[in-house]
Amino acid sequence: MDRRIYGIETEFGIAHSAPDARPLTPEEAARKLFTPVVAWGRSSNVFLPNGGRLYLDVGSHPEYATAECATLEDVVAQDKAGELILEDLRQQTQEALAAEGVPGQLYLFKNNVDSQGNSFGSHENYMIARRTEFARLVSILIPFLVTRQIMVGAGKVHPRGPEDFGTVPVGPGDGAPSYSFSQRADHIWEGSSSATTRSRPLINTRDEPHADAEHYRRLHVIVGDSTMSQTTTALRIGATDLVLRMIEAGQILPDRTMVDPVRALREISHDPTGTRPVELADGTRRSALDLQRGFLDAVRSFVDREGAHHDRVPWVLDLWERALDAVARQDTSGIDTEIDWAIKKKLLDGYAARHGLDLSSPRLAQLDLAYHDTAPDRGLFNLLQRRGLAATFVPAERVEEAVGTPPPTRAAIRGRFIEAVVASGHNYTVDWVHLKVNDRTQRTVTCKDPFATRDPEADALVAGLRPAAEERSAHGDAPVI
Ligand SMILES: Nc1ncnc2c1ncn2[C@@H]1O[C@H](COP(=O)(O)OP(=O)(O)OP(=O)(O)O)[C@@H](O)[C@H]1O
Ligand SMILES: [Mg+2]
Repeated sequence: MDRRIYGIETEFGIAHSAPDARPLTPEEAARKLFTPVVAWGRSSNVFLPNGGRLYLDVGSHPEYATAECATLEDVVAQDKAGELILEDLRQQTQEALAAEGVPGQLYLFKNNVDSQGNSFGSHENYMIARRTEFARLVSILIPFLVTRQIMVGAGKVHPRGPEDFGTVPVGPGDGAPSYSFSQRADHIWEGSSSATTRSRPLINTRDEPHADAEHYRRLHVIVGDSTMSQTTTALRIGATDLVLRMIEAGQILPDRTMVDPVRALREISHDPTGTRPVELADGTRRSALDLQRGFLDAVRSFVDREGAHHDRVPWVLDLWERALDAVARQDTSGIDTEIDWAIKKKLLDGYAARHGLDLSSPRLAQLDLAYHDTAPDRGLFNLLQRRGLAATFVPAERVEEAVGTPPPTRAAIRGRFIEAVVASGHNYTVDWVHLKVNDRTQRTVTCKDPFATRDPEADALVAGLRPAAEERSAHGDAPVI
């Protein structure tokens, strides 16, 4: 498919610290964080005027799902806008706590592991064609997903070497401190399945297309790390899209099925050289670098033959190649403003050298965490970006705009509806496909085409809500989030 819908769902970590008092539990902090959301949308599970979704399930990980995006620029902008939206809530909550006399600091982290070793995700969604044989697509994609972490991992410090989480050990660790490519790799337990929690797979196969099911399917990739860097996010989505495009076109590719993809995922994450061979089903052994170079070469020839389907394709191919070269040469200087694991590594190495520390130091683990802090004045990634030490993919204004403006897809229809219905004060029900006002008429509009930016029925629904919205705003009753 030349045009595709992408969306990223991000779960955030939350923590409250109060050295001289009982800190809020993560559950208490998360509930408090959602107070303004509930006041605005009468629920802790809302769709936003930018078309995205913000919700708090049971537990304590606020989740933001971007609206449907059709370009890399939009998905990066909408993803970063999610950080701004949550950070704004954090600041409001911090002020509310102070006003109530509750001491302490509230933190939000866009990372994938908490201090107890629980993992939370950053899920990617790609619209794919129903006619593509799903089993073939998954079998080609899994070796790509297992190895792409050497370019798009977020990096993680392990003060006592690789930890063991459950059934698939990383290998005989000697306890020496280490740095892995990925945060999430140690927490994946299956290749593909329909479960997301207990037996966490790389790909979730639950079939919920959020579109015309006859023509489309939604591929739900749950193996990825949350990426802070805009350029890393763009490469993560851009390279995966190119591989999908090639698979969908029916390109014949060598079979790279791995004997044990989950074990390979962990071993590759913990091998900074990228050269450790993993066992393939055909009896050969290949390294992550080798496999990634194979995918990159295949994509390049495919693009040479078929043409680029958007104007950032050369950018994606260039950064992909530079990331692989950096691992091969063990020299990150060519990517250390663009790729999260390398940006973070440079920060950690610099700090360790200045203070005579190594990766076993708790201060370095602290820096690792602080890299993912959403606060503009505390978050180390945010500080690096402000100092020009982390590249951007879209201008800051575009991210700010994305906080309240949907991308030009079905999200635009939803965004207009949300604005109008919230302003009108009516009860309503929304999901990715449906818009409904719970009034006497019980009108439901179904939007099955995620590329459509207008829908006459939705327009009529919105027009019908205007009088009530205008009346309420004249009385100053319109809620704000
Ligand atoms: N047709 C589509 N194709 C691909 N992605 C889509 C499509 N429609 C919506 N999306 C994206 O899918 C994501 C859905 O997020 P949501 O959190 O609701 O997912 P979910 O399926 O409930 O997953 P989970 O329950 O695991 O959180 C959003 O990012 C959205 O933009
Ligand atoms: Mg979700």
